[in-house]
Amino acid sequence: MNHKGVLRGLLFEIVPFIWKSAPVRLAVMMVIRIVEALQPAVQIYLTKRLVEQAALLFQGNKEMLLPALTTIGWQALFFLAALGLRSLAHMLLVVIKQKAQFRMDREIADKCARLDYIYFEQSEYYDRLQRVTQGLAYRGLSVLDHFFLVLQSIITLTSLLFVLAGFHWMLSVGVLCLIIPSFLINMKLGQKRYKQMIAQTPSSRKVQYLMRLMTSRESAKEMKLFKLYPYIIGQWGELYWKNAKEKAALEKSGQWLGGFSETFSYAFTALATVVVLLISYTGSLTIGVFVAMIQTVTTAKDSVMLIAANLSGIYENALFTSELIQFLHLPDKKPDERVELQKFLSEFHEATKGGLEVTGLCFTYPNHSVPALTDVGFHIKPGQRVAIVGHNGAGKSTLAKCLLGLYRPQGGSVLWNGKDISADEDGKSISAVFQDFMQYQLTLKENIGFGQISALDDSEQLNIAAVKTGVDFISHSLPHGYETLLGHEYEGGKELSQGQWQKVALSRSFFNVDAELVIYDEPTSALDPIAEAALFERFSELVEGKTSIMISHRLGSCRNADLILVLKDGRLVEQGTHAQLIQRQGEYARMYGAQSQWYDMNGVIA
Ligand SMILES: Nc1ncnc2c1ncn2[C@@H]1O[C@H](COP(=O)(O)OP(=O)(O)OP(=O)(O)O)[C@@H](O)[C@H]1O
Repeated sequence: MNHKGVLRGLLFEIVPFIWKSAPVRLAVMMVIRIVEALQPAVQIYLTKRLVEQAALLFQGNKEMLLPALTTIGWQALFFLAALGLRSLAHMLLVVIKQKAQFRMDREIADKCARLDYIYFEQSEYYDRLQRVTQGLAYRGLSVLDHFFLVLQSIITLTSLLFVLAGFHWMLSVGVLCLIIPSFLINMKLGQKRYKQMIAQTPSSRKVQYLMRLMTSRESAKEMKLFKLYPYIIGQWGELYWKNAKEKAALEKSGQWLGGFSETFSYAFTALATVVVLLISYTGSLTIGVFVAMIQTVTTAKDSVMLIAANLSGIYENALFTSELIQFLHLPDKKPDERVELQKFLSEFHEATKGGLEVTGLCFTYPNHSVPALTDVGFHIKPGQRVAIVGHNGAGKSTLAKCLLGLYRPQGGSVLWNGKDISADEDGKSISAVFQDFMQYQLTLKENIGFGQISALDDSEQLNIAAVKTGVDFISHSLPHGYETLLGHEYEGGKELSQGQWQKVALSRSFFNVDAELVIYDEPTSALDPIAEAALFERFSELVEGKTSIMISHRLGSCRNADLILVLKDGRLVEQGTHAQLIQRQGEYARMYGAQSQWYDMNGVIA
């Protein structure tokens, strides 16, 4: 992103965003910072007065004692007031940051909800998400800190510049010039840090992944069994130090440049002190004015350095935050825009058939050249029970995700009762059980109720869904029934077996009583043969009145389907009933023949 883009993002996105998070508190903060900013000038004035009063006192003027003590009293008062304001500002900033952080995280979560599912399949997305969630939001908030410090320093500096200009205008100009090298150096460093972060994101993510492999429960068994720790530790260490060394090198060059800018500012202060000293030497200045001038030069120099550092801090953080802005600007999920085509297909098919109408479906994963699905077309009538079969990698799960509207096909269409399937925004009419179903580390009730969130508290519906898969038996053995926390991640959680988790996932799909279309992707892979046979036996009854699509490698379980779709290399190569496909002696018959030794006459595992 160029400078203009960064500035635009800062002014029109980041600042309004933070402002809207806590406008009243921010306004109060600004007032406090302005008052605080005037404090150095007041202190310098009081010091000058005190030194002059002390000088007169030392010359024997005893009447100056009371005014001098009064000045000390004022100094103490200002110190205490400044302290109080600082504490108040600190507390305000804590709350402002909490509010802004909440708003930012909320925006990120909302964005994830609105994004197309396909983003979640891409590594670029994860790189960006990592940058957004780890520290970028915090960086957006540090713009606040920098902004207030700049504001404060500018006010302080302005008041001091007036004092300096009254002495000699060259001093004011000289102080202002100090800003240039410091700002440029810090800005350059900020740009370099940003580029480094972008370049290191994939390897930082890998470092975290390798660490997770070594510490998570899921990977521990294989890590131990295959004695993988030394190998993974080696890889992790190598990557860790590669990143760390690059960072250290950048910081080292930053220190050199920072040293240069510090030396430059020190040289200026020394020069200014000599000038003030020489002028004082001629006898035209009182000691009080001399001390005040030296203090003014030093404080003004510090303010200038602070402004430079914080301006470049704002720039650097705005640069980093531009990633967050880009993330929030990713296009939202939209219904298929090929309106004319949709309209035509919709009118044509609604009049004739209804159900699920798939036409010329083509889908290729991002960054892949080989299509996962090519020209797939079929029609499923309402209420039909359909099976999709095929070898590993044939495209079954991809097809399921297209049918669910999770993937947007590059070609063709998926219409459910005449409407684009992705238009089912509230997800009421469609349900699914995925191959890699979720195991929510939440209560059993939530694990089932998430199938239809609007009915989460309907205990009768919950019980019916649980009975269908035998989860009611599982709930009886749990200490708090449906309210028991599941999983091992949190204290008190009860872990289930894989098969039990799968039954819960099945119950989740049955919980959605309004679902008209249900897609099951390998729904029984973790079930024991008895549970699987029982489920298949009751399957027709369980999906009664719904259109169901089952993806399965166990062809015996597909025999009773009304329609079997056979996929091969992303193409629909055959479709028909079991008897028709056997008679055809094609792909399905070959696959069935290879498995038939495992089945008895009824297609049940022998
Ligand atoms: N997220 C993804 N990104 C890129 N390519 C993918 C992704 N998921 C699957 N593929 C590719 O798409 C093709 C079809 O995969 P898919 O998972 O749909 O097959 P499948 O028939 O369900 O296989 P299986 O029976 O093993 O589950 C495969 O070549 C696979 O490598």
